[in-house]
Amino acid sequence: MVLNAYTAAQITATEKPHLAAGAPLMARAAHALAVEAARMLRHRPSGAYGADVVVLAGAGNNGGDALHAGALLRARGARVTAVLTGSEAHEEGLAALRGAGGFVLTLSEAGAQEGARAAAGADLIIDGMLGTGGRGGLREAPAELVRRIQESTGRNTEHRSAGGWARPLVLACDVPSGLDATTGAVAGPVLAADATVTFIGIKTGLLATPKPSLVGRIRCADLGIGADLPAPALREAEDEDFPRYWSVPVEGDQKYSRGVLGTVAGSDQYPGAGLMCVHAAVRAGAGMVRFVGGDALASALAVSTPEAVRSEHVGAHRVQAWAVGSGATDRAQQAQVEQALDAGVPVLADAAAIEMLAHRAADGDPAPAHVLLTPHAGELAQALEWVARLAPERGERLVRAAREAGLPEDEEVQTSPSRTQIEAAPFVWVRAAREALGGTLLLKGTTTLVAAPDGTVWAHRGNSAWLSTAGSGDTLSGILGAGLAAHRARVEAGRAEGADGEWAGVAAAGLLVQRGISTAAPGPVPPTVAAERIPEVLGRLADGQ
Ligand SMILES: NC(=O)C1=CN([C@@H]2O[C@H](COP(=O)(O)OP(=O)(O)OC[C@H]3O[C@@H](n4cnc5c(N)ncnc54)[C@H](O)[C@@H]3O)[C@@H](O)[C@H]2O)[C@H](O)CC1
Ligand SMILES: [K+]
Repeated sequence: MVLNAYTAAQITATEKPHLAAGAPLMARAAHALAVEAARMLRHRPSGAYGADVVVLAGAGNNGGDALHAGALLRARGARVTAVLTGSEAHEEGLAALRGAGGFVLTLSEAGAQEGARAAAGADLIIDGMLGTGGRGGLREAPAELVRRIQESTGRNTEHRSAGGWARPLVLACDVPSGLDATTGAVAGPVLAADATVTFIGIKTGLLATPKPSLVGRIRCADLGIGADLPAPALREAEDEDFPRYWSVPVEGDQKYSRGVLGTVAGSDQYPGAGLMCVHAAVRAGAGMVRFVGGDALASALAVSTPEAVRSEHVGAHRVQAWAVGSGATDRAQQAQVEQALDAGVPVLADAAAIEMLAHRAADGDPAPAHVLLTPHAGELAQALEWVARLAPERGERLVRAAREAGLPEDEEVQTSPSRTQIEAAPFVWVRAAREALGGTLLLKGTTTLVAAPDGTVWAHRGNSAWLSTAGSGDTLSGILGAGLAAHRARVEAGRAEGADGEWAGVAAAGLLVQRGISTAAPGPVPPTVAAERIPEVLGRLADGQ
């Protein structure tokens, strides 16, 4: 089932009338948190009974949830110590914990070392320092506390072993503290969680963060008011959703109704990108692949991918979509890329094509919805720099859009964002950049995001880290190009609408194929290996397995 996620503002607006009506939301949140804590402690012979639990409680309601959960665990026989990390603490929560027989340490009195010693020796830490009210990262004493816990538990490493970390387990209350609930940006130290229990709806930051390993397993407790949530700001497709978004063959299909993909990828000088793109498109089930390119590319393809057919130039034959840009380094190929962008059918635009589209956007001609741009952060920074340089007022609009999308007021942006800024807050920049460039924007990264013109954004996580190799992007171009062509063919046959948001859905489904091929077996996945795995992985997804 597609996961839906909501910004902190959407969640706050949803809970407001219920809080006004006196609904016991905090009690429900605390209960959900305590249930998950007890589940995590099940590996202990006596479960929660006798377990050492440390609650890190900040000044706000997030701390309140955690303190109440601590009181519930105390009632189940756990030894519970609260470390108060703010200048004050949630009064009722604190009273409940004290009343249940919990211990309380105040960080400002006990000091970070004492707090860290208690936390590092626990069976379970509940992180209730900051929730949706958190602004920026943890600072000063709580930041120092987390650093010390990381040092003594080894949780500061980027790598977690297959079995996760040993004791103490960490359960994040609503969001890991220091990870922005809306944008997922991480400032300062964050205690990596084994699980996050999030309330009312999943927060967008949990799915869109560039550091998904900090979040752990996500559980959502809707506190009885999930039905009141608005349309989600972010979605994430699961494998079982694939057949809904990817056009799989039906009885009576032939090569043209399956979708013909044209490619302008690779060049005589750099045939590799073209080979990988075409190779992947053929294996991803395109009805036919027609490539445009020079003689050297044609000879290489004749050997590596004899299924592909040469086309003299864009416009020589009818195709349902184009995949253009990767490795298209020479003039002749680039002129063909420009033609393909004007062909009026869906286009997968990579590398050189992204730069062309940035120039067009700066000239006041943003791409239509069926153009799918696929930059990584560096390419997007470059494209946005073009826009800001050539059309300063568009650059200003870009930064305003980023602020509206959650970029903090105190974060300085020159004329356009740097690669690092984009990498730190992809959910902010993918939406702002899509406004600036037009089209459907797929921003590649540890977490890949796809923004559609209708406001839908898709998140994608879980690719194997081995996938970050040269050529992975060309393989993805081929897969997504085949998907666009098949979908366009379906639209032509009157079996899909071709609405603005559909192309992002195709991209989200194509990313499931990419994840599948990267995780089908352990170890490296160079593009040739990845491409060989496409038919089986795609077939399994299409069959809903
Ligand atoms: N409203 C409810 O009844 C429910 C809320 N739930 C939980 O509440 C939090 C949101 O609570 P809120 O009090 O609005 O904010 P926080 O607890 O996240 O933190 C606010 C607190 O911290 C200070 N602060 C902000 N940024 C920082 C920082 N970088 N460093 C230090 N301190 C900071 C700020 O001034 C406040 O004092 C939500 O996440 C839920 O966990 C439940 O959903 C139940 C219903
Ligand atoms: K938290």
